[in-house]
Amino acid sequence: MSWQQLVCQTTSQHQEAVVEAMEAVDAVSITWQDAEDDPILEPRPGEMRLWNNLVVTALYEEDTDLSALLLLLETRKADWQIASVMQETVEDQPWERAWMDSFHPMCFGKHLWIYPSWCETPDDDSVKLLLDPGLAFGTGTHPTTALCLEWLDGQDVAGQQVLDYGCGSGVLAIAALKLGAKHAECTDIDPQALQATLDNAERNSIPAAQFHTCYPEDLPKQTWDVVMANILAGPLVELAPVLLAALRPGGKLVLSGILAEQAAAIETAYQPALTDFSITQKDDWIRVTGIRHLSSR
Ligand SMILES: C[S@@+](CC[C@H](N)C(=O)[O-])C[C@H]1O[C@@H](n2cnc3c(N)ncnc32)[C@H](O)[C@@H]1O
Repeated sequence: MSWQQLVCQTTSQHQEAVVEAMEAVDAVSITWQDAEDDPILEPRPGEMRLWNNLVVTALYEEDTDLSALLLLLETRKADWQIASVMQETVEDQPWERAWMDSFHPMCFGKHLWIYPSWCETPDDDSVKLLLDPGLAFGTGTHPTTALCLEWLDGQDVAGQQVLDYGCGSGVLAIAALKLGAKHAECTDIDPQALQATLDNAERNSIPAAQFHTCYPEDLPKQTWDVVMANILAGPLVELAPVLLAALRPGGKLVLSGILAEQAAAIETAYQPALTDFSITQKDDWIRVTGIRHLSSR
C-alpha cells in the first residue's frame, strides 16, 4: 500500500487558506514545519505564532483525486504566496517505529550519554541518561541543549546544588545529578515541562530527595552553586537580575538558547556581574558561561 503526499511551501499569512484547501479533500493528516531555520520567539499567553515561511504537508489515501486541489493551488499561487507544490508517493511503513529510527544514543563531551529507552546501554563507566522524545523540549538533539550538556560534562559538579531554570524535559538537571550534583531545583512556566521532569527523573532512578520542581514564582529563597538556563535571548535578558541573584558568589552560570547575533544583548546584561565570561558557538547558536564575582556588583 502507498499514500500520496502534497508538500506546499507558503507563508504564515496564508497557511490557514492552504490548510483549509488541503482539508477539503479529506487529508488523513496535515502537518507544518519551518521552511528555514527561523526560531519562533516565545509567544505571549493565548497567542499562536508561526514561522514566516512554512512547509505544509498533507497525506492522502492512494486513490484520492487531487487534481482539483492541485489546480486550486496553482490558480491561487500568487495570492497565497505559494513558493512550491510537490506531489509524491510515500510507501507505507510502520509509522510508529519510523520516528524511533531518528533517535540514537548521543555522546556529549567525554562521558555523558543520552539513550532512548529502547536502546541497550553498555555496561561501562560512562554517565547514562535515559530520555525519550516527549512533549517537553530537551532530548539533546537541539544544539542549545547539546551546548549545555557538553559544558556540564566538563565541570566538577560533585556535591553541588544546581538550578535548572526553564527545565523542559529536565535533561540538564538530571545530567548534573548523574554527574554527582547533590540537589537540583527545576523550574519552568510550562506545567507539562514540570511533569516531564518528574517522569524523566523517575525513569533515571533519581531519588526524590535529590530534586524538586516548581514554578518560578515558588523558587526557594536561596542561591545555587550552578545556574543553568537554556531559554531564549529575550527572556534571558529580562531574567538577568533573577538568574544572577540566584547564583552564589563564585558560582557558575551557563546560558543557552541564544542566536549568535544576540550575543551583545546577553553580554550587556550579564558580563558586568561575571568573571571568565566565555562564548561558544554551535551552528547558529551560542552558549554563554561565567563565574559570579566574589564581591557583589
Ligand atoms: C529551550 S527549552 C530548554 C529545555 C531544557 N532545559 C534543555 O536544555 O533542553 C526552554 C524551556 O524554558 C521554559 N521557559 C520559557 N520562558 C521561561 C521563563 N520565563 N521562566 C521559566 N521557564 C521558561 C519553556 O517552557 C521551555 O520548557
